[in-house]
Amino acid sequence: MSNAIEVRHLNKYFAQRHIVKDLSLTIEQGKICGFLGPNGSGKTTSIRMLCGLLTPDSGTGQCLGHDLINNYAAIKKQTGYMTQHFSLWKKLSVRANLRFLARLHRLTAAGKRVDDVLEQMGLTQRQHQLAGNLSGGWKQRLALAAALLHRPKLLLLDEPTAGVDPNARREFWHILHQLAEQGITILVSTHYMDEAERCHQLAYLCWGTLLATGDIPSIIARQNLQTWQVRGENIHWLENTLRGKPGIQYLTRLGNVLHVTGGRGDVTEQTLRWHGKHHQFISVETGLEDIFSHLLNQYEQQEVK
Ligand SMILES: Nc1ncnc2c1ncn2[C@@H]1O[C@H](COP(=O)(O)OP(=O)(O)OP(=O)(O)O)[C@@H](O)[C@H]1O
Repeated sequence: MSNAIEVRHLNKYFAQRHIVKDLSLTIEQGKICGFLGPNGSGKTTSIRMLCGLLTPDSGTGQCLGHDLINNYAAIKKQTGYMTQHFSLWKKLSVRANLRFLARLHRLTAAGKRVDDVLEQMGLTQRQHQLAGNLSGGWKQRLALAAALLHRPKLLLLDEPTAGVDPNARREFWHILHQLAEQGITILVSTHYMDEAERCHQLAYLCWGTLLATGDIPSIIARQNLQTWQVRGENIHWLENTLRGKPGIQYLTRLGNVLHVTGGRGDVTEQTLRWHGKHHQFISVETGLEDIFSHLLNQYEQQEVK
């Protein structure tokens, strides 16, 4: 399996600010990589460097076999980029939007190509609807259709499902998996943990620094955290009682269930047994949200030192 993206030590500055710091990232062809991290961490900037819209200040690499610095035009041609605030022509129909873009791309057999992406995105029934009248979920699909018109091998999607309802997001992700199965590589930024869990691989960027990359089980295992799921009466009381106690790092409430996380081998379990005498608890896998909070805390502590 070849790598669609293989970049090393990319750096980007805006004025004096170091926005992307030494970014090294590898993504295999046909895989979906989730790009996560707090707002303003440099995800969009990184995406723009990968598709040749921004030149890195230093670093090397290739996308789709083309050199990132010397051959960015070839990368651009084979990449579909869906921006955070994608624009469509509200007063044109779905089909007319795509026809117009196909013309901009100078695509041959544009009518057939538009038919194909309409079909692929499940938009055929809505092709004559005005784009401005589509719901959020259908607008995202139209934006994805637009990004796919020129048959890209790489898709860079910047928060494509922000503000979209869960059902539409699920359908959108079903399409992403179909595209990956066809060999299209996808880098998608998101703040949703359920979406992160749907990815083959994750990259977690924090204030320009890549803190973790790899598949989910290996990212979780590397952090050496242990989590207990706790049930019982007065869970709210237990949550408040445990806060700040020895071995307690993260407390996450999910309705009437409390997740308690601490370092592996730490005194978390003893603390829990002491305070939660009347509660039931079982060991569960640590959630991604806690893993990312942990990475962020560790990073901020190091920065303070
Ligand atoms: N063209 C620019 N000129 C100057 N500063 C910029 C420019 N583009 C982005 N920045 C700054 O770089 C930092 C990283 O921005 P970026 O949009 O890459 O982060 P992000 O992780 O994608 O954020 P979000 O999750 O909010 O979309 C921010 O502080 C932003 O203000």
